[in-house]
Amino acid sequence: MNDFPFDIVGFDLDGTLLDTHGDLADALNHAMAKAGRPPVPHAETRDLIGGGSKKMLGRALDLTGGRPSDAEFGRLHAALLDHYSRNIANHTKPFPGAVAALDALQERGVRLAVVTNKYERFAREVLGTLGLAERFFVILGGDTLGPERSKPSPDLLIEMTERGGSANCAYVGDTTYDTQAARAAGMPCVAVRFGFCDREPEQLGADALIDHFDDLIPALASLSR
Ligand SMILES: O=C(O)COP(=O)(O)O
Ligand SMILES: [Mg+2]
Repeated sequence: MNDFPFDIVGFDLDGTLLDTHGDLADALNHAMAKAGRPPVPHAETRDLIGGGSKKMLGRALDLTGGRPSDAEFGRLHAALLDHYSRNIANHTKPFPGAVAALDALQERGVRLAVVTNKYERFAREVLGTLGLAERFFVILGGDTLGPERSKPSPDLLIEMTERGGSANCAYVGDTTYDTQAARAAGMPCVAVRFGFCDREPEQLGADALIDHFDDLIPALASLSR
């Protein structure tokens, strides 16, 4: 008998399942060059990611002289997206143990979902390139329901439960966008310490914290709804 406590486990993408910061940094710096701004070192990009690509670009511009006009911002954002779409998995790879953890959950009969603030088409493309897309019964992005319904709104997580036909779900993320969305959806949330955490991991408001994906199954098993 399967006594695992959840039917569905949803995953955030950037900073949780996938270390995407190198390719996001290259796309960001393509836009920064167009703006005449200095590049952001790859490692520092980790602190700028969260809430979608517009927020990442805005933070980088704020740090290097401030925001341009809305029209110029739109042009820079389009350049960032164009570069990213052509270079989506040059550096990106799953975090250590992530694929084995997905295997272990699927062996327990758990269905998997991706709920990200990344545009849905980019989430599908990067997961497809890495050979992971087929594992997920649903992939929801920051534009799937419209930007105002992206995380920290609970709406994408509620959509996941509706499409999966079960409210017995947990979520795994790396930022307050994730933990706040899960809390608002009434869903237990595990946070990873190795992601692009927007504050100290202990301050994220997660129900459990993990240092490595090897710890995910026991962390989820310890959470009861
Ligand atoms: O693209 C972002 O800014 C965040 O994406 P995530 O929701 O997968 O972390
Ligand atoms: Mg994330």
